Formats: sequence, structure tokens, C-alpha cells
Amino acid sequence: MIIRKLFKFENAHVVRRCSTVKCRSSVHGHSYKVEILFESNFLDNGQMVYDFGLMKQNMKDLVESFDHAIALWREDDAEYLRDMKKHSARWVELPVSPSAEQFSRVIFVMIDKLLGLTSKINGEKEVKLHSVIVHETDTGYAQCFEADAYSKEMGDINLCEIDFSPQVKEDFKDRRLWEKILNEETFVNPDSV
Ligand SMILES: Nc1nc2c(c(=O)[nH]1)N=C([C@H](O)[C@H](O)COP(=O)(O)OP(=O)(O)OP(=O)(O)O)CN2
Repeated sequence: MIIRKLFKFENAHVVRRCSTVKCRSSVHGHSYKVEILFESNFLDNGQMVYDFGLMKQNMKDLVESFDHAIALWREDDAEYLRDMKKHSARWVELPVSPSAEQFSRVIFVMIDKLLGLTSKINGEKEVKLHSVIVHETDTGYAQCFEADAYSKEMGDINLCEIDFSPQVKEDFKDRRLWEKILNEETFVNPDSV
């Protein structure tokens, strides 16, 4: 069975080297919709694959790290990177360019890591991240599956190369969230949310 939770965020970016002139040459924003799909052949004690409420804790914070922020590609022009960081408290620097495709891969790798580090305490079994869909506009989306997320051809996504601004990290409910993920610390799901 597959279940799906929808998240939303507002983000600004520029996608260098793409064919669409407006997209590659001007900073612009999108109201992103992100669908996270999970699968399992089992149900937990509440007869659910994975309680939607559990997804609104650290998982939601990770996706919303991009909210009201600018997404930067670390290989962009150094002066642009410096200026954007100077004038925006919330930014996220990525090892890949912030196209819908790469956003879906980045979010897949982040959520997959968090899910793997999380002890599930309500009988959840073999819950697997199925895919991540990133809607950049009403008419265009990218869907990332496991093979895409870890594809060498599409560029490695190494979590330690994702840099969140101090403000983004301060806005996490758990200010050490990203540090804990990078250190591979264990998260235990709350028994009630
Ligand atoms: N495969 C992709 N193509 C494009 C991406 C992308 O991430 N992946 N991104 C863009 C731009 O960010 C652009 O702002 C969105 O382009 P587009 O879908 O053309 O947006 P419109 O709102 O103009 O779409 P309409 O369907 O015409 O309303 C470009 N391409």
C-alpha cells in the first residue's frame, strides 16, 4: 500500500544553464507542493502504514527548511552566492542546481535518511520511502524514486554538502536536527502527537 502526505513551501531560485531564459537568468519564486509517498505491506497498531501526524514533526521541518528561503547552487557565481546570503536570512546551499528534479532528489535523500534513523514504536513495519514528487508550478512536477535519488549520473547528493543558514537551523523545532542527522543519531518517534 502507498500513502502520501502533502507539504508546501515558498522558495526562490535561479536555475542556471537551463533552456528557459527567464528561469536561468532571473531570480524567481514558486509555491512548491511536495508529495512524500511511503509504502509498506504492513499496518501498525493504529492500522496505518505510518501515522500522518508523525510526518509533521522533524520530517515537516526538513521539507519546510526551504520555506521563505532562497535555494542556492554552490557552483553558482561566488558574488551572487555572497550577496544572496547577505540579504536573505533563510537560505539553503545545495550541491546540485535547484531544478524541480534536483529538489525531489534532495528531499528524497533527506527524508530517507531521517526515516532510517527513526525508531518506530507503534508497530510500523518495513515502511519505505516510495518516491518524492515536487510540483514547481501547477503544470510541472518531478518525481524521484530511489534509483534516481542515489544515481551517480544525476550527481551525488551528499548530505554533508547541504548547508542550511543559521536562521533555518534556528527555526527547526529541534535546533540540533541537522547536526543529529549528519551524526547519524537515532530519533525515537513520540508515542503521541
Ligand atoms: N524539467 C524542468 N523544466 C523546467 C524547470 C524545472 O525545474 N524542470 N524549471 C523551470 C523554471 O523554474 C520555470 O519557472 C517554470 O517553468 P514553466 O513550467 O515553463 O512555468 P510556467 O508557469 O510558465 O508554465 P505554464 O505551463 O506555461 O503556465 C523551467 N523548466
